[in-house]
This record gives sequence, structure tokens and C-alpha cells, in this order.
Amino acid sequence: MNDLQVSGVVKSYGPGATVLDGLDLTVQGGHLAAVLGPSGCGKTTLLRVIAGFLRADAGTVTVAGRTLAGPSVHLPPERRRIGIVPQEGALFPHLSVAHNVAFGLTGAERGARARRVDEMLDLVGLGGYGARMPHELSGGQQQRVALARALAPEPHLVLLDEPFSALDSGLRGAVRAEVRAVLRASGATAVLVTHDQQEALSTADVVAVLRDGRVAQCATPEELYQRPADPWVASFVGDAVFLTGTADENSATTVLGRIPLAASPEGLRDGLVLLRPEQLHLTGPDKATAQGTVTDVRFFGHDSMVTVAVDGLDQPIDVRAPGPLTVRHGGRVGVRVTGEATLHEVPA
Ligand SMILES: Nc1ncnc2c1ncn2[C@@H]1O[C@H](COP(=O)(O)OP(=O)(O)OP(=O)(O)O)[C@@H](O)[C@H]1O
Repeated sequence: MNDLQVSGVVKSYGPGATVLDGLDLTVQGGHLAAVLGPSGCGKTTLLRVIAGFLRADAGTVTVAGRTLAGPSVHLPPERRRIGIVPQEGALFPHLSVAHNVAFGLTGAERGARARRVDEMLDLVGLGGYGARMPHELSGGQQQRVALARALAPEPHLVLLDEPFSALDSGLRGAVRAEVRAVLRASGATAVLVTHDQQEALSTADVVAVLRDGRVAQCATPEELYQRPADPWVASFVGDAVFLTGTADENSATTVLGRIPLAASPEGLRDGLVLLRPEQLHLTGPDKATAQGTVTDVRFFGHDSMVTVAVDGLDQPIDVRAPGPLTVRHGGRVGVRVTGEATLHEVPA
């Protein structure tokens, strides 16, 4: 299988400018992994090391059992069997769609090349578009051609560097879903770099969150969201509600009552209890253990975020409420919890 294995990769741009600091990442063959992290955390640097445009100071990169980079190995990009879908402006503007897709198919005879181009255009839903020029395509269609071009030479691995960032938000969701379906159909292993949490969670099989030059957590989107490794990861991948709590056995006692724990570090008693705002529900003021006053209501169409100053809590908390709301700023409400929480050490 076309597994990707990155082990102990170190890359610095000079003294005191270490960007990757012993980074480990494994992606199972055929999976789409998102590399997620704040701006400047080293996502592009990691992609460039994997692609071979940058030489790591230490560590190894292996794809499908082949060492591409290591202590005494540095294969040039063209020998790595890696396809790249860059951010934007990805297509050669003076070449037709078919010639763009055929670009990496050197060596194949003409008929085989033309067949492969047709096959790739069909795969991305653009059969019959071969004669068009890039400027005659929409932004989403251009990204699909870029994907077809990356996949044409049958790479072991496809790297996508923020491929949807140039698309307007209406188109982005649809193109994401198409790209994901095409990658699935091709069976290629893929790494998608993004700083967009929603994009990572909704598109990838696994998400690796980068922090301080390393992978802070690599897990399925569900696991990452429901069982984040620490409060920073929890807040980075979604809205979070933290309460102080005291654990005993499999639950924690908080101002919102006793909450079952899905995960807690061995031996930790007093810590931060993490909930997601959709686990909190508003009730009538007398119908829950905790009461509070509504201090803000933000309406998003599909739901609303209601900020509640809960009696006995220093910080207000956010409650995600579906449907039309009857609560108003200054109103009294009850807050009740469903589902499980995770317990974390209080950050130093
Ligand atoms: N060629 C370079 N020379 C010196 N420093 C660099 C170079 N390229 C990147 N850096 C620095 O390395 C760090 C990581 O950059 P990188 O582009 O990998 O981050 P990123 O996570 O992809 O960011 P973004 O999400 O903003 O694209 C940044 O602090 C950046 O300023």
C-alpha cells in the first residue's frame, strides 16, 4: 500500500528558526489526511519537504516503502511519484485543458497519453472539456483539472496545498466534496494542507494538528473533535466550553451537574471539563441544576449561539441552540448537559 511515513523530520530556516522539530506523521495508503494548523506553523514547509523541494535537516520520508528522503538520500521531486495540487493559478494558461492534464505523462506513447487524459477528465467530471483553455473554466473546474493533472501519472501520493482557498465560499463546499470523491475513486494517498478547521474535519479521513513543529494530535475527525488531546487542540478544532470539575470514577462534578467522562488522564482529579456548545441545552429557569442570564444571542440561520452567564461561574458559556429561539438578552434560563465530556489538566 502507498503508506506515507514521515519520521523525526527537522527543518530550520536558520539559527533560532526551527519550523519542524522532530515531526512524525503516518498516513495509511488510500487515506486523505488533512494537516491543520495556525498560520506559520510549518504546514507548507512540511509539504515541501515531502515533495522534495526542500531538504530536511534530519529525519526520513518514506512512501510506499521507498525512502525519498533520509540521512543519505534526497530524491529529486520528479522521481518521487508525488502529484501536487497547488493553491491557485495552478494551470498553465497557454495550454489547453488536455495539454495541461498530459503535462506529466512524459514517456507514454501518444495514443496511451490521449486515453489517460480522457480517463482523468472523465474522473473529475470534465469529459469533453479537453479543448478548452483554462480561462474558459470556472474556478472550481480549474481546480478539478489541476487534480486530474496531478493524478494522471498515477502518483503514489497527492499533496494538496490549500487547494480551495481561492474559491468563493459557495463553491468551496461542492468542490471539496468532488475532490474528495475523485481521490477516493483513484485510491491515491493524499495530504491536504489547510488552516480551515471545518474543511479539515469535513474532508479528511484523519486530521493531523500541527503545533510547535510537531503533530499535537493525529486522529479521525470525530475523535479529534470529541476527544481532543488537550485544551489547545480542543479550542483549535471547534467551539469549546471549559468548566472546572472534580472527577470520580467515570464522571465529573461541575456547576452544571455531574457529567459522564469519555476520557480522562490516569489519576487526574481536579481539571478542566470540556464540552461542546451543542451539548448544552436551554430549559426553563426552574428545569435544570444550573441557571443563568442570557448576555448575548447570535443567529446563524441553522442555529444560534447563546451566551449565558451561569450563576456561580466566572466566565460566561456558549450554548448552541437549534431552531427559532424565544430567549432574549437579559432573560433567565436553565442549562442542562447531554453526552460525555473529556477531562484535561489545567494548562500551566
Ligand atoms: N524560505 C524561507 N526562509 C525563511 N523562513 C521561512 C521560509 N519559508 C517559510 N519560513 C518561515 O517558516 C515558518 C513556517 O512557514 P510555512 O509557510 O511552512 O507555514 P504555514 O503553516 O504553511 O503558514 P500559512 O498557513 O500562513 O501558509 C514561518 O514562520 C515562515 O515565516
